Amino acid sequence: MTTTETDGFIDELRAQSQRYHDQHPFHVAMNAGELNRRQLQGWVANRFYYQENIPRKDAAIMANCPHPAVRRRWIRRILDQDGTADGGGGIEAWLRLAEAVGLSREEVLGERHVVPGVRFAVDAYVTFARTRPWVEAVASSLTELFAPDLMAERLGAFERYYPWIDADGLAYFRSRLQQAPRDSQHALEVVTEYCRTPEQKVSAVAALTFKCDVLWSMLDGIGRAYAD
Ligand SMILES: O=C(O)c1cc(C(=O)O)c2c(n1)C(=O)C(=O)c1cc(C(=O)O)[nH]c1-2
Repeated sequence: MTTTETDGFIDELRAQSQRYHDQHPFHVAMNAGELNRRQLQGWVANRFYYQENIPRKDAAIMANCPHPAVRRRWIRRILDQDGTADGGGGIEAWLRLAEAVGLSREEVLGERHVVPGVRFAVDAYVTFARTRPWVEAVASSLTELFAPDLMAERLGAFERYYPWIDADGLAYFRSRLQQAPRDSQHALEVVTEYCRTPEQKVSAVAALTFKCDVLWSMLDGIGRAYAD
Protein backbone atom coordinates (compact mmCIF):
# COMPACT_ATOMS: atom_id res chain seq x y z
CA MET A 1 0.00 0.00 0.00
CA THR A 2 1.38 3.45 -0.85
CA THR A 3 1.50 6.15 1.80
CA THR A 4 -1.29 8.06 0.05
CA GLU A 5 -3.56 5.03 0.04
CA THR A 6 -2.84 4.43 3.72
CA ASP A 7 -3.42 8.12 4.54
CA GLY A 8 -6.82 8.13 2.86
CA PHE A 9 -7.84 5.00 4.71
CA ILE A 10 -6.61 6.30 8.06
CA ASP A 11 -8.42 9.60 7.45
CA GLU A 12 -11.65 7.69 6.88
CA LEU A 13 -11.17 5.74 10.08
CA ARG A 14 -10.40 8.92 12.02
CA ALA A 15 -13.46 10.63 10.54
CA GLN A 16 -15.62 8.22 12.54
CA SER A 17 -14.79 10.38 15.56
CA GLN A 18 -17.85 12.39 14.51
CA ARG A 19 -19.98 9.51 15.74
CA TYR A 20 -18.03 8.97 18.96
CA HIS A 21 -19.90 8.90 22.26
CA ASP A 22 -18.10 11.96 23.64
CA GLN A 23 -20.83 13.93 21.87
CA HIS A 24 -23.70 11.97 23.39
CA PRO A 25 -25.93 14.20 25.57
CA PHE A 26 -25.29 11.93 28.58
CA HIS A 27 -21.52 12.43 28.35
CA VAL A 28 -21.93 16.12 27.64
CA ALA A 29 -24.04 16.44 30.81
CA MET A 30 -21.54 14.33 32.77
CA ASN A 31 -18.61 16.50 31.78
CA ALA A 32 -20.58 19.69 32.51
CA GLY A 33 -21.19 18.50 36.09
CA GLU A 34 -24.92 18.10 35.54
CA LEU A 35 -25.43 14.51 36.62
CA ASN A 36 -26.74 13.63 40.06
CA ARG A 37 -25.46 10.81 42.23
CA ARG A 38 -28.08 8.31 41.04
CA GLN A 39 -27.26 8.98 37.38
CA LEU A 40 -23.53 8.56 37.94
CA GLN A 41 -24.15 5.35 39.83
CA GLY A 42 -26.30 4.09 36.97
CA TRP A 43 -23.59 4.89 34.46
CA VAL A 44 -20.87 3.18 36.51
CA ALA A 45 -22.96 0.04 37.14
CA ASN A 46 -23.95 -0.24 33.49
CA ARG A 47 -20.50 0.50 32.10
CA PHE A 48 -19.21 -2.32 34.27
CA TYR A 49 -21.00 -4.72 31.95
CA TYR A 50 -18.88 -3.33 29.10
CA GLN A 51 -15.67 -3.63 31.15
CA GLU A 52 -16.23 -7.23 32.14
CA ASN A 53 -16.94 -8.21 28.53
CA ILE A 54 -13.90 -6.49 26.99
CA PRO A 55 -11.49 -9.37 27.78
CA ARG A 56 -13.98 -11.89 26.36
CA LYS A 57 -14.17 -9.78 23.20
CA ASP A 58 -10.36 -9.64 23.02
CA ALA A 59 -10.09 -13.38 23.59
CA ALA A 60 -12.48 -13.88 20.64
CA ILE A 61 -10.22 -11.75 18.45
CA MET A 62 -7.22 -13.82 19.48
CA ALA A 63 -9.08 -17.06 18.88
CA ASN A 64 -9.84 -15.97 15.31
CA CYS A 65 -6.44 -14.45 14.53
CA PRO A 66 -3.90 -16.79 12.90
CA HIS A 67 -0.86 -14.51 13.40
CA PRO A 68 1.37 -15.13 16.46
CA ALA A 69 2.90 -11.63 16.25
CA VAL A 70 -0.54 -10.02 16.50
CA ARG A 71 -1.70 -12.31 19.30
CA ARG A 72 1.53 -11.74 21.27
CA ARG A 73 0.72 -8.04 21.56
CA TRP A 74 -3.07 -8.36 21.73
CA ILE A 75 -2.90 -10.55 24.85
CA ARG A 76 -1.70 -7.53 26.81
CA ARG A 77 -5.23 -6.08 26.65
CA ILE A 78 -6.65 -9.08 28.48
CA LEU A 79 -4.03 -8.78 31.22
CA ASP A 80 -4.66 -5.03 31.49
CA GLN A 81 -8.31 -5.72 32.32
CA ASP A 82 -8.01 -8.97 34.25
CA GLY A 83 -4.71 -8.17 35.99
CA THR A 84 -1.98 -10.72 36.57
CA ALA A 85 -3.16 -11.52 40.11
CA ASP A 86 -6.22 -10.95 42.29
CA GLY A 87 -6.66 -7.29 43.16
CA GLY A 88 -5.06 -5.92 39.97
CA GLY A 89 -6.31 -4.90 36.53
CA GLY A 90 -8.92 -2.63 35.02
CA ILE A 91 -11.99 -4.59 36.06
CA GLU A 92 -10.90 -4.40 39.69
CA ALA A 93 -10.17 -0.68 39.27
CA TRP A 94 -13.68 -0.20 37.89
CA LEU A 95 -15.12 -1.97 40.94
CA ARG A 96 -13.22 0.51 43.11
CA LEU A 97 -14.78 3.32 41.11
CA ALA A 98 -18.16 1.71 41.80
CA GLU A 99 -17.43 1.74 45.54
CA ALA A 100 -16.27 5.35 45.30
CA VAL A 101 -19.67 6.37 43.87
CA GLY A 102 -21.48 4.51 46.65
CA LEU A 103 -22.30 1.14 45.07
CA SER A 104 -21.40 -2.22 46.59
CA ARG A 105 -19.23 -4.64 44.66
CA GLU A 106 -21.95 -7.26 44.98
CA GLU A 107 -24.65 -5.21 43.34
CA VAL A 108 -22.35 -4.32 40.44
CA LEU A 109 -21.04 -7.87 39.96
CA GLY A 110 -24.63 -9.15 40.14
CA GLU A 111 -25.54 -6.92 37.12
CA ARG A 112 -28.74 -5.87 38.91
CA HIS A 113 -28.70 -2.37 37.40
CA VAL A 114 -27.81 -3.36 33.82
CA VAL A 115 -30.52 -2.07 31.49
CA PRO A 116 -31.65 -4.05 28.40
CA GLY A 117 -30.17 -1.64 25.85
CA VAL A 118 -26.73 -1.87 27.42
CA ARG A 119 -26.85 -5.65 27.57
CA PHE A 120 -27.93 -5.80 23.92
CA ALA A 121 -25.23 -3.39 22.75
CA VAL A 122 -22.38 -5.04 24.67
CA ASP A 123 -23.47 -8.53 23.67
CA ALA A 124 -23.59 -7.37 20.04
CA TYR A 125 -19.99 -6.18 20.32
CA VAL A 126 -18.80 -9.54 21.70
CA THR A 127 -20.79 -11.41 19.04
CA PHE A 128 -19.27 -9.20 16.36
CA ALA A 129 -15.76 -10.17 17.51
CA ARG A 130 -16.70 -13.83 17.62
CA THR A 131 -18.33 -14.03 14.22
CA ARG A 132 -16.75 -11.43 11.92
CA PRO A 133 -13.25 -11.65 10.35
CA TRP A 134 -10.70 -10.95 13.08
CA VAL A 135 -9.30 -7.82 11.39
CA GLU A 136 -12.77 -6.22 11.36
CA ALA A 137 -12.99 -6.83 15.09
CA VAL A 138 -9.59 -5.17 15.46
CA ALA A 139 -10.90 -2.19 13.46
CA SER A 140 -13.91 -1.96 15.74
CA SER A 141 -11.59 -1.38 18.71
CA LEU A 142 -10.32 1.82 17.08
CA THR A 143 -12.80 3.96 18.99
CA GLU A 144 -9.88 4.01 21.40
CA LEU A 145 -8.22 6.48 19.04
CA PHE A 146 -10.79 8.98 20.27
CA ALA A 147 -10.90 7.92 23.94
CA PRO A 148 -7.89 9.74 25.49
CA ASP A 149 -9.33 13.25 25.00
CA LEU A 150 -12.60 12.14 26.57
CA MET A 151 -10.75 10.44 29.42
CA ALA A 152 -8.73 13.59 30.19
CA GLU A 153 -11.88 15.72 30.10
CA ARG A 154 -13.68 13.23 32.34
CA LEU A 155 -10.86 13.25 34.93
CA GLY A 156 -11.01 17.04 35.10
CA ALA A 157 -14.80 17.07 35.30
CA PHE A 158 -14.97 14.48 38.07
CA GLU A 159 -12.42 16.31 40.20
CA ARG A 160 -14.15 19.64 39.67
CA TYR A 161 -17.85 18.79 39.76
CA TYR A 162 -18.12 15.56 41.72
CA PRO A 163 -15.74 16.07 44.68
CA TRP A 164 -17.76 13.55 46.71
CA ILE A 165 -16.14 10.80 44.61
CA ASP A 166 -12.85 9.75 46.22
CA ALA A 167 -9.99 10.59 43.84
CA ASP A 168 -8.57 7.05 44.26
CA GLY A 169 -11.70 5.81 42.48
CA LEU A 170 -10.52 7.56 39.30
CA ALA A 171 -7.39 5.39 38.89
CA TYR A 172 -9.01 3.47 36.03
CA PHE A 173 -9.28 6.56 33.84
CA ARG A 174 -5.68 7.56 34.60
CA SER A 175 -4.41 4.15 33.50
CA ARG A 176 -6.41 4.38 30.26
CA LEU A 177 -4.61 7.64 29.38
CA GLN A 178 -1.53 5.51 28.67
CA GLN A 179 -3.15 2.25 27.60
CA ALA A 180 -5.61 3.59 25.02
CA PRO A 181 -2.99 5.37 22.80
CA ARG A 182 -0.72 2.30 22.93
CA ASP A 183 -3.59 -0.06 22.07
CA SER A 184 -5.07 2.08 19.31
CA GLN A 185 -1.64 2.58 17.71
CA HIS A 186 -1.17 -1.18 17.56
CA ALA A 187 -4.70 -1.70 16.20
CA LEU A 188 -4.04 0.93 13.52
CA GLU A 189 -0.82 -0.83 12.48
CA VAL A 190 -2.66 -4.15 12.26
CA VAL A 191 -5.57 -2.76 10.27
CA THR A 192 -3.35 -0.96 7.74
CA GLU A 193 -1.21 -4.11 7.38
CA TYR A 194 -4.08 -6.58 6.88
CA CYS A 195 -6.76 -4.49 5.13
CA ARG A 196 -5.37 -4.21 1.62
CA THR A 197 -8.29 -4.42 -0.77
CA PRO A 198 -10.94 -1.69 -1.15
CA GLU A 199 -13.53 -4.18 0.18
CA GLN A 200 -11.46 -4.87 3.28
CA LYS A 201 -11.04 -1.15 3.91
CA VAL A 202 -14.76 -0.49 3.53
CA SER A 203 -15.47 -3.33 5.98
CA ALA A 204 -12.97 -1.91 8.48
CA VAL A 205 -14.59 1.53 8.40
CA ALA A 206 -18.03 -0.09 8.73
CA ALA A 207 -16.79 -2.05 11.75
CA LEU A 208 -15.71 1.17 13.41
CA THR A 209 -19.07 2.78 12.62
CA PHE A 210 -20.79 -0.23 14.18
CA LYS A 211 -18.68 0.16 17.33
CA CYS A 212 -19.53 3.87 17.60
CA ASP A 213 -23.17 2.81 17.46
CA VAL A 214 -22.58 0.25 20.24
CA LEU A 215 -21.17 2.95 22.52
CA TRP A 216 -23.91 5.43 21.56
CA SER A 217 -26.68 2.90 22.18
CA MET A 218 -25.30 2.15 25.63
CA LEU A 219 -25.62 5.80 26.61
CA ASP A 220 -29.09 6.00 25.06
CA GLY A 221 -30.14 3.12 27.31
CA ILE A 222 -28.49 4.57 30.41
CA GLY A 223 -29.78 8.09 29.76
CA ARG A 224 -33.36 6.90 29.39
CA ALA A 225 -33.28 4.64 32.45
CA TYR A 226 -31.79 7.33 34.69
CA ALA A 227 -33.52 10.44 33.33
CA ASP A 228 -34.25 13.09 35.97
O1 LIG B 1 -14.84 5.32 28.93
C1 LIG B 1 -14.81 5.38 27.72
O2 LIG B 1 -15.30 6.31 27.08
C2 LIG B 1 -14.18 4.24 26.99
C3 LIG B 1 -14.31 4.11 25.63
C4 LIG B 1 -13.76 3.01 24.99
C5 LIG B 1 -13.90 2.97 23.54
O3 LIG B 1 -13.82 4.05 22.93
O4 LIG B 1 -14.12 1.93 22.96
C6 LIG B 1 -13.11 2.02 25.76
C7 LIG B 1 -12.96 2.28 27.13
N1 LIG B 1 -13.50 3.35 27.73
C8 LIG B 1 -12.26 1.37 27.98
O5 LIG B 1 -12.13 1.63 29.18
C9 LIG B 1 -11.71 0.17 27.45
O6 LIG B 1 -11.09 -0.61 28.17
C10 LIG B 1 -11.91 -0.11 26.10
C11 LIG B 1 -11.57 -1.21 25.35
C12 LIG B 1 -12.09 -0.97 24.12
C13 LIG B 1 -12.10 -1.87 22.96
O7 LIG B 1 -12.96 -1.66 22.09
O8 LIG B 1 -11.30 -2.81 22.91
N2 LIG B 1 -12.69 0.23 24.09
C14 LIG B 1 -12.58 0.80 25.29
